[in-house]
Amino acid sequence: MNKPNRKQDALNYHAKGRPGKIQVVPTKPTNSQRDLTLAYSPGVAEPCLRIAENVEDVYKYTAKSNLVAVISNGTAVLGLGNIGPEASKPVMEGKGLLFKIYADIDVFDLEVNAQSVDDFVNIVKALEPTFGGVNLEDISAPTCFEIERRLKAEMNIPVMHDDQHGTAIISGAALINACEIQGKKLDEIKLVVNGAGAAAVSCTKMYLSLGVKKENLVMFDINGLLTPERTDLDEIRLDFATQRKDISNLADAMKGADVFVGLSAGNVVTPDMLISMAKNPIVFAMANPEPEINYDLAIASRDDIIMATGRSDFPNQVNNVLGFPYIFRGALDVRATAINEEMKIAAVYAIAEMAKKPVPEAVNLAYDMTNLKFGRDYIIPKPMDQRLITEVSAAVAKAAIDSGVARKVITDWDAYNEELISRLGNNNKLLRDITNKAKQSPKRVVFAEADNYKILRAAQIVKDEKIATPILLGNVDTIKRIMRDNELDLGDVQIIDPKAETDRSEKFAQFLFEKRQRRGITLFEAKKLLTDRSYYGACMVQFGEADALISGLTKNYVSTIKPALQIIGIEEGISRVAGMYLMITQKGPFFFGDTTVNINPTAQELVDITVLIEKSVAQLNIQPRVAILSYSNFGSNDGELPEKTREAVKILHEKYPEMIVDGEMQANFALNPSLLADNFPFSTLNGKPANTLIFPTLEAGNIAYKLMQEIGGAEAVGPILLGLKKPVHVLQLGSSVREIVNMVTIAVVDAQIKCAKNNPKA
Ligand SMILES: NC(=O)C1=CN([C@@H]2O[C@H](COP(=O)(O)OP(=O)(O)OC[C@H]3O[C@@H](n4cnc5c(N)ncnc54)[C@H](OP(=O)(O)O)[C@@H]3O)[C@@H](O)[C@H]2O)C=CC1
Ligand SMILES: CC(=O)C(=O)O
Ligand SMILES: [Mg+2]
Repeated sequence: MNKPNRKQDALNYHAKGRPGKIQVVPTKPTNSQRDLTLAYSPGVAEPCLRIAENVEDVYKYTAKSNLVAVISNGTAVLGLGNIGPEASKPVMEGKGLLFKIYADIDVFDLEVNAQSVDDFVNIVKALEPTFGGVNLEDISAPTCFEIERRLKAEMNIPVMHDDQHGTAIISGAALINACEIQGKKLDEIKLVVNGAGAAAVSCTKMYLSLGVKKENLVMFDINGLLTPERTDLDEIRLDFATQRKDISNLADAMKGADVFVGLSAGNVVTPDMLISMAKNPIVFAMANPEPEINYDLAIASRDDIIMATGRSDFPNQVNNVLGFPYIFRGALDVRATAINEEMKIAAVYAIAEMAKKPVPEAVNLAYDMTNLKFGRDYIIPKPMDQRLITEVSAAVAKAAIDSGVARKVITDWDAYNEELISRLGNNNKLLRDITNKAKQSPKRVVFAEADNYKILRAAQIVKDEKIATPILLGNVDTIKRIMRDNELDLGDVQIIDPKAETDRSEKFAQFLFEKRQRRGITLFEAKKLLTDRSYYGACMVQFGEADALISGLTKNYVSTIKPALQIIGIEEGISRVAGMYLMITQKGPFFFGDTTVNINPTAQELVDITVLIEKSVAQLNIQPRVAILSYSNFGSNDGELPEKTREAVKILHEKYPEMIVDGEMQANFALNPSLLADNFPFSTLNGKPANTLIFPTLEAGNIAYKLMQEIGGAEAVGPILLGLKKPVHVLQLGSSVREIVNMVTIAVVDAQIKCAKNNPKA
């Protein structure tokens, strides 16, 4: 926040439009008079009476179970000091916002005029009926310790002072990982803690419980080193007083120290102090908004440092935002009576472990990074990593159950996982199921365009995630250079340059020649074609040297699909190939076809396409409900397009009576069962919406899926090429890394299905 325009931006952000950052939104329909009689008098009396009979029913009929109070008296707001309750409100609204966006927890922020322990405790205690939990925030030490102690003892809902425990959990996880990277042992590190307030005391207690030795640490407050001789210290701080006599100030303490933890005020540490630290030092300068030492200054002071701050604009943000949303989520979901040590420790290890797992591409994109991975600049997960909710909340909930403070028990952890994910509004369950299926039997996938960064990045992800074993085609030096430049590590991955290959190319060329010699291809031309990586990759799949081919990122569709058709060919009993998109939408998955290959199919061709797509949807364990789309409903319009779709439906009904299919119909009738039932009660599609939409032309299908992507916010997975004997999948020109990974996953599952079909006993 040191740049003037940033300061103005921050003020504008808060003042613009509706002032502040939070509003209250109704969760029930309020559209009619009936809705309002249910929501308020007289209807509301019913839940009131139920709760009066059984107070636990408050969790059933009100928002209590998902409502947290963020409460402050404004006495230690960030590192800005005692600036009062009103001035603390932007921070508390900010915490509310973070609770909501990261863990779907609703918050009332309460800024109270209460300085004494008694006043504060009395106010908060009186709020117990309203809230499912209490997050104490930015209350200065030492009052905060007594306030928290009393509230925990006197209340029956979880209470946590976030500056103490949230910070302790995150920085504990960061310390474990930083020590691992720097080759230091927790029970040997020499630690300097600057600050002796709420956060510093609690963090230090956490480090001790993680293995740090008390005799190896020193602590400072604003008046200097904590020593037993000081008469101004309370018992809590005296507990951290050092016996060391060789230190008179912070600069002395930093000499030879392994770790510095700052939870004090901005700019109190100098580069010289960092230079005097031991080899491979760890510096957590966590004061907000200004850290104890500026990030760039610290990094410039020495090469072997691990540096973290509490800020979001530098690597390694050690900030309690990684903890409080998920800790409360887990606690609320099991209706815990407290947040105990077991739950905190579970959160520490969940966060520390998560940092070692491969980072999802969405996180790289969110931070404009290409390859975040565990190391000096990535010691803990990034706040926008959506895996935090499943990893941390589930660990906390489990620890609450195991330690006996849960009033509700979770038994189906998979279902809980799904619930957590859908809280963030992106429940791609089908895609996750497909990914899990791919992981059960990973296949060898050859990437035709491996001299491309996005392809290599996707190859890295599918290898790390154990979805597939990549085989890379392209110039070996170029591929290795791109991997090196982007710190990709694909281990002993097979890299093949078709232009340099001899034996295998010879075999492939001979095969191509034999297959196509009566279609005008000479052996010389076949050899030349084999230097094209789409031909080469298709031959690898044909000869069983790979299980699937991924191609097309940089080429047009036709020139990518042609080699596959020539070399691998179409499945027995099928007259054509077709393309399908899996559309992941807010309303669940839908399948669109043909969006890729057949430009203006005839009625019979539409039937062929429908049969192919219907079968593929069924292979994903989804009951296909197919609508043949048009601009007409069951004969309401004449014209070439409605007539051909009508004819297709007639053939489908005759030849495939078991298939759930109907049409021709407009898209809204296909997707809205009551509209369909009201107007066309005879439709065989009645009851549920269609999930498989067959378009009359390629143009219609292509336009529809792109509109869904751009306006409807749907994720499009595809084009999934259907009807080839062996799996070849063609990327859209310019696909993102995520889209490539999705296609590889689909290709692996396709290979599994085709492999099982070809070797039924395998
Ligand atoms: N990154 C994160 O997630 C978090 C960061 N913080 C940051 O940590 C800092 C402290 O917060 P919190 O513990 O809640 O506040 P407190 O007011 O409870 O504690 C502040 C402590 O810092 C000491 N202090 C102030 N200035 C100096 C200085 N120049 N040298 C040494 N010690 C100093 C104070 O000393 P004395 O006791 O003598 O007054 C006090 O012990 C804030 O900057 C806050 O933003 C806090 C929570 C989370
Ligand atoms: C992050 C936080 O809670 C603080 O700086 O106070
Ligand atoms: Mg705080």
